[in-house]
Amino acid sequence: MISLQNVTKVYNTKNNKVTAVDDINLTINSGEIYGIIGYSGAGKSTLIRLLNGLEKPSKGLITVAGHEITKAKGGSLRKARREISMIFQHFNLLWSRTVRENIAFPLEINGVPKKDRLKRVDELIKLVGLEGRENAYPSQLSGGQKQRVGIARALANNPKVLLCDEATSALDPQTTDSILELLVDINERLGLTIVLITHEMHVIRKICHRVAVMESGMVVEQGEVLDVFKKPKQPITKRFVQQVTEPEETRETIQHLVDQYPNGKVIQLSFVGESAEQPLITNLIRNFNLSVNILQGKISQTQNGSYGTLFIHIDGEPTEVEKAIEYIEKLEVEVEVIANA
Ligand SMILES: Nc1ncnc2c1ncn2[C@@H]1O[C@H](COP(=O)(O)OP(=O)(O)OP(=O)(O)O)[C@@H](O)[C@H]1O
Repeated sequence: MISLQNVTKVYNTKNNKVTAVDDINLTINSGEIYGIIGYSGAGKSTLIRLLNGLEKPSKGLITVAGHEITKAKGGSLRKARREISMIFQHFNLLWSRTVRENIAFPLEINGVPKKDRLKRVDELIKLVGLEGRENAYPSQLSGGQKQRVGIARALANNPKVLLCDEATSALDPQTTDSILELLVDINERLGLTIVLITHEMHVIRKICHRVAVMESGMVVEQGEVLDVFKKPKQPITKRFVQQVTEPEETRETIQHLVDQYPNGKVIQLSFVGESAEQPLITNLIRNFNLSVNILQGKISQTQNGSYGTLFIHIDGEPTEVEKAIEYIEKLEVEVEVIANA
């Protein structure tokens, strides 16, 4: 559905050149929810502007929904843009128009007759769950409702691709979840390809099938979300994964526990999919002459399956401890010794 080949974007500023996007190669499949994560300045916004043709790359080729965006101009660019829609962090609604009029706006621009417009707006209001708020103005809506209007408006002309630019960053956690659920629902019901950029790993965990990690304009790592959670390779990816699996207080708690246990080892186990369903702790206690203490655990769901982390303290003869670790490794469970307590 989307392909980028050796795409580079250089901005020429007064004093120097800034390479915002640096030789990116990506393929995004039809019907996929694809996440692009990076810290501020990584080049995410530039990349998304390249995808909808708002910017031209300095080098490389971009194809979206069969349109070669890089070469499209005038009428053909407008046609391509109709198939690529976008939602924004700050919603970008028209404040003097009601919900209904905001959603109708792209249909008006597209020359859709009034009768068809009204019918389509009704469908969209139902799809995003805004029944009863049709005649409200944006200033009378909550953040979540405003983003629902943004989504309905973006879907009005039946796009093939929806680009989401930090679409939940201005929302509280609960509202974020409801908007993410709506995006998954739309992806499943309409088969829409969704590309989202974010700096929050829980957004990736919750709804994306695949993810690309951006740093200094480059994609430094990409893959299935569950694989990236299981085995993050780059230091930046490890930091993003920790946002979800190990909140700050977990590290503090673990350090406290390490200090508390004078003997044995504190280890972190990471489980993925089926490996999360084995009676690992029972087997450890049965098969080895060890004492096992569960310190902290968490299971998260991703679009491709479950992912869990468990911190345990094991104590016993050093050879028995080593044998136990070898046993766990054979079960395809990632083991990291946090500290020799
Ligand atoms: N129009 C521009 N002219 C010059 N430099 C730019 C322009 N737009 C972006 N940049 C630079 O390109 C780099 C990438 O910026 P970009 O906005 O794409 O990153 P980002 O990951 O989206 O960050 P943020 O989330 O803060 O927007 C930054 O160094 C930025 O200063």
